[in-house]
Amino acid sequence: MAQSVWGYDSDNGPERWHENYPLAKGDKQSPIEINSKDVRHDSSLGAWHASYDPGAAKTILNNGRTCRVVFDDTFDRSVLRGGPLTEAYRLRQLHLHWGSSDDHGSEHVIDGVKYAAELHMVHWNPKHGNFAGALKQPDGVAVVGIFLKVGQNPKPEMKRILEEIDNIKTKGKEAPFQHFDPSILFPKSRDYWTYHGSFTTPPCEECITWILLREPIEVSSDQAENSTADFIPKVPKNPVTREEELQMKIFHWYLMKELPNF
Ligand SMILES: CCCCCOc1ccc(S(N)(=O)=O)cc1
Ligand SMILES: [Zn+2]
Repeated sequence: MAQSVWGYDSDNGPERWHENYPLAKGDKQSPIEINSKDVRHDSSLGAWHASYDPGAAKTILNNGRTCRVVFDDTFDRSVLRGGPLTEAYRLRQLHLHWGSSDDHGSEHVIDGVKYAAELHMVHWNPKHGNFAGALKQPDGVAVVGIFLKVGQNPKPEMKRILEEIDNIKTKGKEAPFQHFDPSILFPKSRDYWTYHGSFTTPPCEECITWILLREPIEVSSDQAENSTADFIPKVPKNPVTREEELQMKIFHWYLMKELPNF
């Protein structure tokens, strides 16, 4: 019987990951459920800050399991600092987790709420040399988690749908994805919960300082339908820069195409 690759089915799902990835049985495994009444305020924690270079965005990959945007992390070009972090962590990639319907999909659960999707911005601590070295360290990786919900008043940047980008429609393809600053995906509030945890997928290393943003961002469900070009973009109330508009359109289109039933 061929070695089954890990997944989310009954024969290769999270309950069986430990057979090939023993760390999955660790005591700092992610995701977790967060009950805001049990959360302790830590007054020593300040605000976190992201300073991203839009030029660091390189490619967008659709590997059939998630869509991932990869960034140049060969130097301190796009970094996350502050909050629970004592050093600057380099942005390496961002990806999404979603479900088969809008009522579930996020990995972390907040006060019993499962969001439609969860976006992860993955950063690593350059003091450990490279990503492979960082994932062996408890302070090696920092992930900002943003919850996505289907709402009626989506962020203006998410409001438009760009014409289809053919070369990333087929799974497994990688396409250039440049001039993209992912910080425009952040919600208004920078409020966050933080805890020490792990990769939510194999190899399940317990190397992650999680920074989960309390405020979800919204995407509207109707846009998934009219992904044709006949959608006439309205002039937004608070116009975003042309660059931002373009970035969001590209990313939003990709989001819509890859998140079924969104
Ligand atoms: C040996 C290479 C390890 C690749 C695994 O990388 C990951 C896995 C999970 C996450 S997540 N969902 O916890 O953000 C981030 C990065
Ligand atoms: Zn993830």
